[in-house]
Amino acid sequence: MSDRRPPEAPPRPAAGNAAWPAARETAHLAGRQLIDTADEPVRQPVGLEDALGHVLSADVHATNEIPHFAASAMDGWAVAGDGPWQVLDGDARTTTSLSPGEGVVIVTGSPLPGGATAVLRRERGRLADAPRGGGTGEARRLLHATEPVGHLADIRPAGREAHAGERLFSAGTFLTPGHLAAAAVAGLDELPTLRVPRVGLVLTGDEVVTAGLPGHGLVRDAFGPVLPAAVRGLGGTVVDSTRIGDDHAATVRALGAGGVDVVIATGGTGHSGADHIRPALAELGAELLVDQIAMRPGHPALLARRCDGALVIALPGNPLAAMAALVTLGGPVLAGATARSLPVLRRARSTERFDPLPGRYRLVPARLDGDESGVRASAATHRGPAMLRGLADSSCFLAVPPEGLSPGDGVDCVPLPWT
Ligand SMILES: Nc1nc2c(c(=O)[nH]1)N[C@H]1C(S)=C(S)[C@@H](COP(=O)(O)OP(=O)(O)OC[C@H]3O[C@@H](n4cnc5c(N)ncnc54)[C@H](O)[C@@H]3O)O[C@H]1N2
Ligand code: MOO
Repeated sequence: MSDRRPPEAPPRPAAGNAAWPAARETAHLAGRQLIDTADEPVRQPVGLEDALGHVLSADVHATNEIPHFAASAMDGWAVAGDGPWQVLDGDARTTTSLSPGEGVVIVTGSPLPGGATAVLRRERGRLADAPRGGGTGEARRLLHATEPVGHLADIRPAGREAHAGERLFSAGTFLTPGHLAAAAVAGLDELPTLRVPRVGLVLTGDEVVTAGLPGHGLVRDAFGPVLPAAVRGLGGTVVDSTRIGDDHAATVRALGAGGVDVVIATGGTGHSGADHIRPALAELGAELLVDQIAMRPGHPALLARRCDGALVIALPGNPLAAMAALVTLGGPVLAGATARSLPVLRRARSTERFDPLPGRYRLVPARLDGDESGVRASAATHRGPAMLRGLADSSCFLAVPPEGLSPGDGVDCVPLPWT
């Protein structure tokens, strides 16, 4: 997606201090334009073992019946007709067909011999010696059912899960381990996917250290350990990570580096002499699509488009503020860049009261759980902009609207990228 043509219909920038819902929509549209203006192919087949987190570029169909043969669903005996049954020597693997009144040992998953009309579970069968004299020589023992056996009982018929040609998954599906397992069972080796957007991280700050207990005035980096996983969860992949101090020239170089579709920067979004994101974007000639968001925390966040079309998401340095800005801008950008719709917000009932905060959304880390009245959202404690304890125990951000909430009110929840 590098060296893009200038987009023909760039997203209308959200106004300075964009409303939270408008910032999400602008970010989603900007992400979508990464696909629409890409020069390189964005559709590619990917082997199953590499497909986790990719998005399907086309529908996927079953090429065969699933399962493709009729099999036993239980350990026991394959039987034909009504009992009692004469039990044949060997097992279902060595028996091609049964006649009415015959049975043979079978294990779960084995193909059924021809003529089998049911499977009798081990625990529901009783063996007795067959009367001597009149047998065929093959029949050794008589099998009785201890309870009635229905026609086709415990048989997994061919095609029960899917018929050949049936659609299994739709274009736009975000591939989880469950999809990969189902694709493997369907006998597929590759899946058609969209190329995963390449993300470059730019972590700023003279005071940031990456190991051990930070000294006085220093902080331990909160972003390096989490952003790659968070980006993956949102549908991108981190291909590059650069650490820079509070330096203008270094910021210009890092924000302008090629080979990526999206840059995610942390820190330096403010207006002090130590904050270089805004001047660097200006020097790069980048267009600001979102210039601050009317939200708390995270309001200094920015979304910009470079002259080559790549997007820059600038997250504030305060760690919780950065995560709130990431789900607001990063989730929608990466959804758009993989042809998915704007991430769906979950509804829950707030357990807490929030006073009005005119003009601003609040993003509050919260835990979701359920009771008979539905999904409940309990806001975390320790939720200041520079704190992370509350987030660690949470599964979403509540998007508290400017008018506030009473306990029991419905509220939109933004899932965390790793839930
Ligand atoms: N006069 C004003 N000051 C501030 C305002 C304002 O409106 N007027 N806004 C505040 C808000 S809100 C935020 S958020 C921050 C934004 O700060 P920056 O994006 O410029 O970030 P820094 O100044 O570089 O750092 C802020 C804070 O975050 C810590 N930080 C930075 N990187 C990391 C990291 N990798 N891991 C952990 N913590 C990090 C940094 O040490 C600072 O404590 O500005 C407010 N100020
Ligand atoms: O984005 Mo700032 O909190 O609002 O820390």
